[in-house]
Order: sequence, then structure tokens, then C-alpha cells
Amino acid sequence: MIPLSDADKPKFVASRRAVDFVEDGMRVGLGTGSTAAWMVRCLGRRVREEGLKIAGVPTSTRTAELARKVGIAVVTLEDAGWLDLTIDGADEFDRDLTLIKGGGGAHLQEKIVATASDRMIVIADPAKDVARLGAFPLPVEVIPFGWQATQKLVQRLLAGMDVDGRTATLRMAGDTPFRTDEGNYVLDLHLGRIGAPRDLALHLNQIAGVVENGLFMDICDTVVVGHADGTVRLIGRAGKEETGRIDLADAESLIADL
Ligand SMILES: O=C(CO)[C@H](O)[C@H](O)COP(=O)(O)O
Repeated sequence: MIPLSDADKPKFVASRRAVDFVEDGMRVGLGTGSTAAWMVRCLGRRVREEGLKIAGVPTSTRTAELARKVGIAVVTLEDAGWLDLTIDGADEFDRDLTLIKGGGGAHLQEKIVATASDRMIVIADPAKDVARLGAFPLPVEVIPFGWQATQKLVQRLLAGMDVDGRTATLRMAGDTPFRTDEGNYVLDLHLGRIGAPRDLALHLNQIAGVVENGLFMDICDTVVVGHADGTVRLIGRAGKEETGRIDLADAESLIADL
């Protein structure tokens, strides 16, 4: 048996705690990324071992593949109509539970799915907890047509915003531009610090060619932070906190899915 890596421990701990919120009959949004992949494995185990009946709406083709592999019934958002809960990772979260998402380039589907849910739970490791957003580059999905013009308009906007950095770089996948599941491009905005996230998000989405930005405001209800020693911290709105503990040995049967 391969041991759980140090990097995976917090991801497993947060995921294992978060799937306790899933109940029989729920329609659940399934996030994207390495942390969300642990959540999908934990949820798959509940489906297989407890007979939990859920419909999962994946936020990417990657997540859809994994969900099917672990035994979760996959449906589209169209089929589900509305969701009870979405569980997803994040690149950063702050005290207001505002998020930066899109490190995996799936933030458009993730935002649609999360906002079509009664509740969003974010699973994270402690490194994602920041006093101020912006060290992680902010992903902005753009239409490929005329993307250089969109990039110029984004950089012009940044000149008047409360941020430290002002460059917008095209995300690459090797020698070619990275493409989202919708076939779009991603500009990564290197801002260093985002002083007024709401202002920035609203202005970005006004630019022709911008499809969606990776700032999630007033969407996340709870962040579950996993720690490598098995402790888990739940942060709710208005700073409400709760702690707990997850048995790391519980990850063993899931390692085979890796
Ligand atoms: O927004 C995302 C994908 O678009 C991910 O949730 C985010 O990038 C976090 O990923 P990871 O759990 O691998 O750190």
C-alpha cells in the first residue's frame, strides 16, 4: 500500500469531513482539482459502501470521469435543475469567504454549478487561507476571438484598480494556449494583492470577450480546512468556527483509486 503523501493528507481530511454533509437523495455539485478529486473518492466510497443515493453534477470532464469510475451517478445540471450542495476546492479564500478559483481552468462551470446550489462548501488546505487575496494569479476565461484585444482591455482596467501587479498572461499548455472545457482561453492576472475584489470582478465581467473571472463572492457558505495531522476546522459565515478530527487511516481504502 502506497502511504498517503504529506501533500494529500490535508486534502483527504477536508474532503472526508465535507462529505458528511451529503445526505440521501441530494443533487450534489462536484468540483474540480486535486482536493475535489479526494472529495469525489470519499463520496464514491459512501455510495458503494453505504448505498448512498445521490446525483452528481461534475464541473469538468476530468471530474465526470472520476465520478463515474468511483460509482457516482452523473447527471447534467440541466437534468438536475437545481442542486442541494456543491463541494469544491479553491486557490485562495479570505475572512469573508471570498475565493479565487480557476487554477484548474474550470471556474466557469464551477461558478455556474455553485450558484445553482443551495449551499457551497469549499475544501482546502491551510495554505489557501489568506489575509488578502491576490498572491495566486486570478484566472479570467476569455473567448479566443480577439483575445489580445481583450488582454489589452483587461490590463487597461487593471491600471485603475486597487491591485499591486498589472500583468495578464495567456495560460499555456505546452506550446499551445490552454483550452477550457468550453474551448476558451484563460488569462492569468498577476495582481499580488486585490484591494477591492467586488469592484474588480464587476468591472472584469463588463469587458467584451471576458466570459467569467475566478472571484467567487457571496457564494461559499463554509470552508473546511484539513490539516496533515488529521485536525479539521470548519469556518462559516460571520467567522463561526468548529473543529474536529479525522482518522487518516480511513484514507487507506481510497489510495487504491489513485
Ligand atoms: O478552481 C479550481 C479548478 O478550476 C480548483 O478548485 C482550484 O484550482 C484548487 O485546486 P487544488 O485543489 O488542486 O489546489
